[in-house]
Amino acid sequence: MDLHLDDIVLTYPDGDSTLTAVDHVTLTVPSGTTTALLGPSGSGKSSLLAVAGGLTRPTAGEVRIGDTTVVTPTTTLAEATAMRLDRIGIVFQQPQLLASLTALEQLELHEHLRGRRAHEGREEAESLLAAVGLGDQLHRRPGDLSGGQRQRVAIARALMGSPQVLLVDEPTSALDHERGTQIIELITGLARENDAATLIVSHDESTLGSVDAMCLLVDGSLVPSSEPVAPATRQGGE
Ligand SMILES: Nc1ncnc2c1ncn2[C@@H]1O[C@H](COP(=O)(O)OP(=O)(O)OP(=O)(O)O)[C@@H](O)[C@H]1O
Repeated sequence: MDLHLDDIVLTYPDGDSTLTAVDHVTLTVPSGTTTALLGPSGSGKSSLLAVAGGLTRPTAGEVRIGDTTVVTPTTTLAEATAMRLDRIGIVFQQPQLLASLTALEQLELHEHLRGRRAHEGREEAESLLAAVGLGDQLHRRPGDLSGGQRQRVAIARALMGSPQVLLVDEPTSALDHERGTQIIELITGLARENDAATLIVSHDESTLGSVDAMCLLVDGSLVPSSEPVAPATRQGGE
């Protein structure tokens, strides 16, 4: 199902006035495709991603998945949490893994939080860890994995339960160019296979050759000429 951000506004209190972090953004990410959201520091990328994932309520506008409205200015915390567990996978800038759990257990814990018994998700967890190239590292803890491998565990965890939407915040900031490019290629491939509408926040355009579209956010607004365009490296291809 497609992800729709409809006329999203997000303001934060700023002394006696307000700061507009997201300013009337409208964006659609089609199912099975990946859109990268670029922009300078402070342009509102993480704020927009937080609204898309129901982590922050918008001041105005709404988020829809397919025909279903999932986030509005009046969505409650409980509604947003239930919606997120049901429909959305999130990969944060830092993998946010628990030091004492193995790669497999990180994914099983996620299933437990979604209300399933841990072992019910074991087969899916093993298959996702294999899909991210960690089929032989199932029983390793984060301390025994590289930065890129930890980020792969976080990506596999976000895909548990086949979410309709995958949101990814700066997944490559701790990685070198080659590993960063590989992680983005992995995400775009998995988004396609899993039919997930995927939005990736990034600073680094050079790693984004495999994404389907790119948007530029400046001062909270989408720059009109950048509204989803295919990345330069793929123009004329395929
Ligand atoms: N919780 C908050 N309270 C007040 N202002 C905030 C809050 N979070 C973000 N802001 C402000 O909103 C604006 C957008 O911030 P945001 O983190 O979304 O930008 P960004 O593009 O993700 O930046 P970066 O690339 O540095 O992570 C900035 O001016 C920031 O200072």
